[in-house]
Amino acid sequence: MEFTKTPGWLDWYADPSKPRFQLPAGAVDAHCHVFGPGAQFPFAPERKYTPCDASKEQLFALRDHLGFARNVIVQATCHGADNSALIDALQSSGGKARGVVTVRRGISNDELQRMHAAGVRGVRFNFVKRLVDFTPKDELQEIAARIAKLGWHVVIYFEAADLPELWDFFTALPTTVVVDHMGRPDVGKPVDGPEFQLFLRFMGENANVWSKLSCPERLSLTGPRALDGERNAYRDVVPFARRVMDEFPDRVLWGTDWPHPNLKDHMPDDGLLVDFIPHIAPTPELQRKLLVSNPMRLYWPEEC
Ligand SMILES: O=C(O)c1cc(C(=O)O)oc(=O)c1
Repeated sequence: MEFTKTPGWLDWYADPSKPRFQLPAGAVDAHCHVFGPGAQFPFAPERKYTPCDASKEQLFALRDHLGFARNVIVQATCHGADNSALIDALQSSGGKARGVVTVRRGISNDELQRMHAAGVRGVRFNFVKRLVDFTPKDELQEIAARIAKLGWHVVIYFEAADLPELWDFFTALPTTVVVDHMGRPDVGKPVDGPEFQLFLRFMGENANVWSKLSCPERLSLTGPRALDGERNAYRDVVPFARRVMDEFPDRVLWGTDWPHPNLKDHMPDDGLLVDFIPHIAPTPELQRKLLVSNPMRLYWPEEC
């Protein structure tokens, strides 16, 4: 099948620099995606965007180039609930990738078991309206109860402004809950303002809630961009990520978000994005938690 990219689509950065920051041994890129390739793994009819291809080979090459040891591949919404590209990537990774899928309530127990054997350890619930159609809460609750039995967790993606109305649903989930991209704070607002304080309270009051300190390139309003050798990028995001890192060092993860779906302003150099990490995790101990021990506990507990 032939696909035409969404107009204005930005392709991933083809020739990333080598990070100056040396990742600790065993570092996990805990949020990345594969797109297709569309000719082999068609994009879903219900998708809200059509991306460029971003194959498993290209993802694994980036992993090695940046110095990561492992990946957590998260189902991208352009593939809907067809997880074939993701499962194929997990099965080709030689055990170096685990996955987070999107499923509907009709999924069979056998299919869940097959996914588990391939390395799936979570499901993603998405509440970002530009990315997905609404799924009834009772369907999500049913899925959460089923995957809890497998020891999986729930990854949630939402905008900061929607946290109040989603609070009761989130706090009733029976699993570990991992928030994508810090719940997308508006970094133009103060870190001590009511919106981000609510997010910190969400984590503070619920010991099962974790957060990815990812996507400064998505959240930043004033940059500078991770391009042209800039090793001190996205300074306006740093206080937000630092606060979560400082308060909850044992419940944070980091990921590149490669291949960076739906960026509108620029595509970051992934090598320079890795150089962002020491600004939010300034000590070797915090870096080890963020990049190694926390993701290993969640995704490869049998090795811990
Ligand atoms: O903000 C986004 O556009 C976005 C989209 C997706 C996806 O389409 O799955 O995943 C992400 O992590 C972020």
